Amino acid sequence: MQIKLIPVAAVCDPKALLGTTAVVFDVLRATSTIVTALAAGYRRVYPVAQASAAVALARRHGFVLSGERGGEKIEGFPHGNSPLEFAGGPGTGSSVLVITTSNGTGAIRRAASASPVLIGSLLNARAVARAALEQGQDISLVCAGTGGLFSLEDILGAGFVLLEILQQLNPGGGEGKSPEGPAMDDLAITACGLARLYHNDPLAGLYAGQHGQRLLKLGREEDLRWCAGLNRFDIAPVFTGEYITLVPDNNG
Ligand SMILES: O=C(O)[C@H](CS(=O)(=O)O)OP(=O)(O)O
Ligand SMILES: [Mg+2]
Repeated sequence: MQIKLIPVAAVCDPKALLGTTAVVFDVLRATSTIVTALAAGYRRVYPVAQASAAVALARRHGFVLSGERGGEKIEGFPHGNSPLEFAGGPGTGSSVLVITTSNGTGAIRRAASASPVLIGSLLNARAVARAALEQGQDISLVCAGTGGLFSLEDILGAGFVLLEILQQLNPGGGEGKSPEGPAMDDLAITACGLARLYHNDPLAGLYAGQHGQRLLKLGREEDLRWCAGLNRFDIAPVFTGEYITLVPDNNG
C-alpha cells in the first residue's frame, strides 16, 4: 500500500487521485465542522464552492445554510463555519446542511476523482484511518490548505490519521517495523513527525500555525479547542460526489 500526501488541494491534479481512497482535511475549520454536524445528527452536508450556489440550493429545499469567507460568517447567512454552531444537532429544523467556505468545500469537491472520498479531522482520526484501511487500496491524504498555500493544521490532521493507520496495521509493535507497512512519501513522513511532536497537546499544534493565529485574533479560541479534540467522534463521513453523509443512500 502506498500513502501520499497532497499539501494543497487547489493545485492537485484530479488524475493523481484515481484509484485511491482520499481523506480530505480542512482542520480549520470546514472538515471539523462537517464531522461535528454529522456526529450531532445532521443527515447530510452539501459542500458547495460558490456562495450563490449554496444560497440557491438551501432556498430550493429548505436546507440549513452556512457559509464563511475570510474567517467570518457571510453577510445574510444564518450560520458561519464554527463547529460549535452545529454541535447541538439540527433541532426541529431541516437535518440537511449546506456549507460554503473559503478552502474546505472546494477541496472536497476537487477530491471527487478518488473513490471513496472520506472526510478527516482530528475529531475522527481513528475512525477515518480504520475506514481508509478497510478499502484495501492506496491512500491520498488531501490537505485543503489556506488561500492556495500549505496550512500547518491540515498536515497535522493528516499526521494524526497516519499515526492511527500505522498503529492499526501493527498494533503490537513499533511504527514502521512491520514488513507490511505502507510506503509513505516524504510529505506523509513529515506529517507523522508533526503529529508525534504535538501528540500530547494537539491544541498547541493548532495554535502554532498562521491560520490558527488568525482565528485566535478573530476571537475563535473555542473553535480551536473544539477542533483539537482528538478522536472525539467514531465516525467516517463519505462524500458521494453530491453530499457528505454517514450512510450513503439513494432516497433523495
Ligand atoms: O473558516 C475557516 O477557518 C476558513 C476561513 S479562512 O481560511 O480564514 O478564509 O475556511 P476553511 O474553508 O474552513 O479553511
Ligand atoms: Mg482551513
